[in-house]
Amino acid sequence: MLSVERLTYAHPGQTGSYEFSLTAAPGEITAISGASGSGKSTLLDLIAGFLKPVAGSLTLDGTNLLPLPPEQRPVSLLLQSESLFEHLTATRNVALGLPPETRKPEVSQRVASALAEVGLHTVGDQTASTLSGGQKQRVALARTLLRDRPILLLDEPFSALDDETRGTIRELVRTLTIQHGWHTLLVTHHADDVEALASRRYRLADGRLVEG
Ligand SMILES: Nc1ncnc2c1ncn2[C@@H]1O[C@H](COP(=O)(O)OP(=O)(O)OP(=O)(O)O)[C@@H](O)[C@H]1O
Repeated sequence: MLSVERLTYAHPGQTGSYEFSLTAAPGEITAISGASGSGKSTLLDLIAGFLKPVAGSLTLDGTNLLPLPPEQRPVSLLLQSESLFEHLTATRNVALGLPPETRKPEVSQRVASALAEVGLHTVGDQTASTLSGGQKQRVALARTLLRDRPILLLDEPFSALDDETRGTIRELVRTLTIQHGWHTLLVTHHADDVEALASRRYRLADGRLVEG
């Protein structure tokens, strides 16, 4: 279980402060909605370790995550604009999810299997710049698979996609979350994303999360 308890933060120069509390279960998608500027990205940044809270706790199955720097947190992040290197092939982009010391045969085998799992076994040699928006999100998900971190943070990951692609990528996120037992937090403005995916819902307003 991912547990955020009274995690408190104030941006420098801002008057109000945030106090976040939520729980997220493995194999489930927890949706977080709220008006623009309500603090959704701030919450994800605290969980990912990019911001330091002044009080509160953040634990995964009882382990305190707060002392860990971002690169050691059990967290993957997927954003709206896919964070791919456009000039590299899909295969190379996915391989970046593996530690640099991984041996070559293992890299090839694991990347091929991750690309197959997201339904992209045919585009491994194409550069990212030649892929569609949906294919790029699949490549980013394949990289996430290789990292296989138990917390997946999604910040408006479907926004740039057309309706049909959106549906298939949504399904893929749901399937991967269940299969890998990820604690997936989905930040979205779209009620239909929440409806389609969320097991648990929170709304962020006035610096607090309210369930339901
Ligand atoms: N580094 C910063 N320094 C000062 N204020 C910041 C900083 N980052 C964000 N803020 C402010 O904190 C508030 C919350 O920002 P945040 O990006 O978390 O909101 P959001 O809900 O993710 O918004 P959106 O839906 O538009 O992405 C905003 O008023 C923003 O201007």
